[in-house]
Amino acid sequence: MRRAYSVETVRAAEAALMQRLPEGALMQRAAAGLAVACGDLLRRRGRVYGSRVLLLVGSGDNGGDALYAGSRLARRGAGVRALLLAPDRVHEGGLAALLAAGGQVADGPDGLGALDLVVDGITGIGGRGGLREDAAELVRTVTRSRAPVIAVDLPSGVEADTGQVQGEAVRADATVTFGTYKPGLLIDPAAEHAGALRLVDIGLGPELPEPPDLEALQYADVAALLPLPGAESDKYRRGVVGVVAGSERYPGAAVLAVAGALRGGAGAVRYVGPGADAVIARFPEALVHAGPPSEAGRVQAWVVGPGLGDGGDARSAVADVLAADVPVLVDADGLRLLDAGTVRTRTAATVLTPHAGEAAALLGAAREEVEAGRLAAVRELAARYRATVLLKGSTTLVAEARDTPVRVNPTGTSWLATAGSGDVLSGLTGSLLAAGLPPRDAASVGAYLHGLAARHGSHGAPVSAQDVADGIPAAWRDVRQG
Ligand SMILES: NC(=O)C1=CN([C@@H]2O[C@H](COP(=O)(O)OP(=O)(O)OC[C@H]3O[C@@H](n4cnc5c(N)ncnc54)[C@H](OP(=O)(O)O)[C@@H]3O)[C@@H](O)[C@H]2O)[C@@H](O)CC1
Ligand SMILES: [K+]
Repeated sequence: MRRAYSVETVRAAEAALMQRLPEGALMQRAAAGLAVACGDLLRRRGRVYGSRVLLLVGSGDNGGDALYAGSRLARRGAGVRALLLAPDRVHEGGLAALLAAGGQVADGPDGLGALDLVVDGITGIGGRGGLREDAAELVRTVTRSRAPVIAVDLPSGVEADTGQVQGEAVRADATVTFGTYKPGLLIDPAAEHAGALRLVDIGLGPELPEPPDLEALQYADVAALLPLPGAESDKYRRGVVGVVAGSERYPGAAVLAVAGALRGGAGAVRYVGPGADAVIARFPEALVHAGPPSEAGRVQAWVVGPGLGDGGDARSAVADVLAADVPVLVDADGLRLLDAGTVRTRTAATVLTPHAGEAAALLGAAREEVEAGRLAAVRELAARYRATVLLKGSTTLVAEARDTPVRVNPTGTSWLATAGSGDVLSGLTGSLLAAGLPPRDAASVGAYLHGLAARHGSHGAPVSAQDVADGIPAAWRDVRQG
């Protein structure tokens, strides 16, 4: 599990740890780890000795880390220059160490095209708001040069706590972060700026409280959560998932949601709606029903919404499903048709799976606002609807109304932005719910498998939603094999 903590918590943990250590010890640990990462990158491109490195040095400790790491590289024969954003407020010890090791102060960002590495030490967890103009201009110049960049702790310009990016921010090939991940390293849009992540252990672990603010499941975590049939499992014990999806106009949504549901671990899939012929033609193993969901027979979880349209039948089907005393996942058209008061007062779990536009409508906010502040939006939705909310995006987020860590999905791929892929996700996640996973686990495991399935279906080429559904079994095998 990757865990991330807010700046406030990191600062408190660092303060507690620093009390027990000699002054400057933490920065030396950070700089040592940073120098190793820089050395690795330089060796991959050639060698450390004789390489050309530029440090971008802000006036805080983030700049201090860069300077000490630069001094280590200079001692190994790299040509290291430091560009000081505020020469009168530079970290003095760091600058002295760099100069003593043979490094130099740079006059300006010239010769960027010939650099082997830029180390971004402008701001770390002390950065506030968008980068100031002088720093922003420097970042633009560096980005244009295409020089490889390693960010210190965070790419400068991103919000550590929220993943928001206001204006210019460094685009790093890799980010070397200290003590723990920060939310902004895992959540878009900031996460896109961070490149490959490397966590340096500075001894902070024992000082960090439980639970973290954010967590990202890894293979082993997902493997431990997958519902596996036991020896006595029959199809009913493995759970039946009911799917209410599709319409005369969108029969394909029914097929795709059922395709996802059949691969999610439930023992049987019961389809309810006008797409029964299309579903049966494709999946003869599905059970189908044409009347209202409440008369379709017992299920352990419902999925409602994909391709329903917004006719009167669709509205009453959503209301009918929400009246059931089993977990319900509401997606797509269902999100427009649900009654908020009914959702809030349900006793069984509700999972809502909006994309940014649907989330904005549910919140009465602008889509841009949701996209820029995804973490706040998913928490607010979960609290307001007293539901588990899966906010889709390149980094999908899952939040609960309870104060548990928000989960961020690490397997997303931009190939998933394809018509119908959300239908597959809702069927898959509903199936995991029916198989008995708690809503937060069902949503985060669903998103994880769905992302992996898209990679399996894609192999670097565009995928269709059907390819994603077909990739789910390979994703399961992947996870189980670690
Ligand atoms: N604490 C520890 O134990 C350890 C901490 N470590 C390291 O310290 C880092 C935190 O250091 P920090 O607290 O000094 O803040 P930092 O990120 O350097 O930024 C502050 C500077 O940036 C400036 N600035 C602010 N906003 C700005 C903007 N928008 N645009 C431009 N400039 C802006 C601000 O200027 P001011 O507002 O003062 O004028 C101030 O000078 C942390 O990320 C990690 O790398 C490691 O060594 C491990 C041990
Ligand atoms: K930085």
